[in-house]
Amino acid sequence: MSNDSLYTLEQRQQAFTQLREVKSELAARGWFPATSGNLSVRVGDFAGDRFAFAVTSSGKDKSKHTSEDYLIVDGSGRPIEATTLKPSAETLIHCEIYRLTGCGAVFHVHTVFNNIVSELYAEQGSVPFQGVELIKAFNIWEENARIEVPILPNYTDIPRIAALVEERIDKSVPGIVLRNHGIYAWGTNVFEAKRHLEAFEFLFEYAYRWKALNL
Ligand SMILES: CSCCC(=O)C(=O)COP(=O)(O)O
Ligand SMILES: [Zn+2]
Repeated sequence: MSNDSLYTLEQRQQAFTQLREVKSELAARGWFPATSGNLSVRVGDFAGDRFAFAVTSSGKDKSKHTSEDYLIVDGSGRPIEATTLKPSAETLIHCEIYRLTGCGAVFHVHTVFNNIVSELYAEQGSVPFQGVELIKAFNIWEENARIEVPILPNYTDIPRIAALVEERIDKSVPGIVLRNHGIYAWGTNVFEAKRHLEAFEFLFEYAYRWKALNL
């Protein structure tokens, strides 16, 4: 075990492999334009309030694979292995999502649809969806279910955004949007986080097209 038994080297390697695979798939969709976006997956279990996760390093071209793509950070977002790599500039938001939800993976992408829809609904503070089948991807099975995806302000100061996550997060909706910036989606593992991210992106495109049709 390394780093006070938080995770094993096998878990570390597995996390890097998982990030590499999902990064490839999301990059193929064009979901990381201009080095935007970041991904993380927890390594090992929570030990009380301590945990660690693998996160993409900051400013990289996420459509490429290099030996400098990922590093391990602690629950405060600080690297816990000797490295010259910088964790994603948005790591503190990942930290808050892990801390508040106990999830296993967090994915963040910038897309045209999530940006436009966040702007369309900014004054309301959340994006509402009702009765769309893909809401079931969030394990919400009630008839004609309604959800609201919280929209947070896009401050330049990331700690200021992170400080808002706790009051805005809805535990039954595994995503938050930053206004005119992008979505964070999470899940118990990589498979579930990707399913949630895909469902949110479907819903944002749906919302955009629906609004456009009704102009
Ligand atoms: C070039 S996009 C601006 C930063 C951002 O929003 C993002 O998602 C990527 O930041 P990172 O530090 O994770 O590369
Ligand atoms: Zn971003």
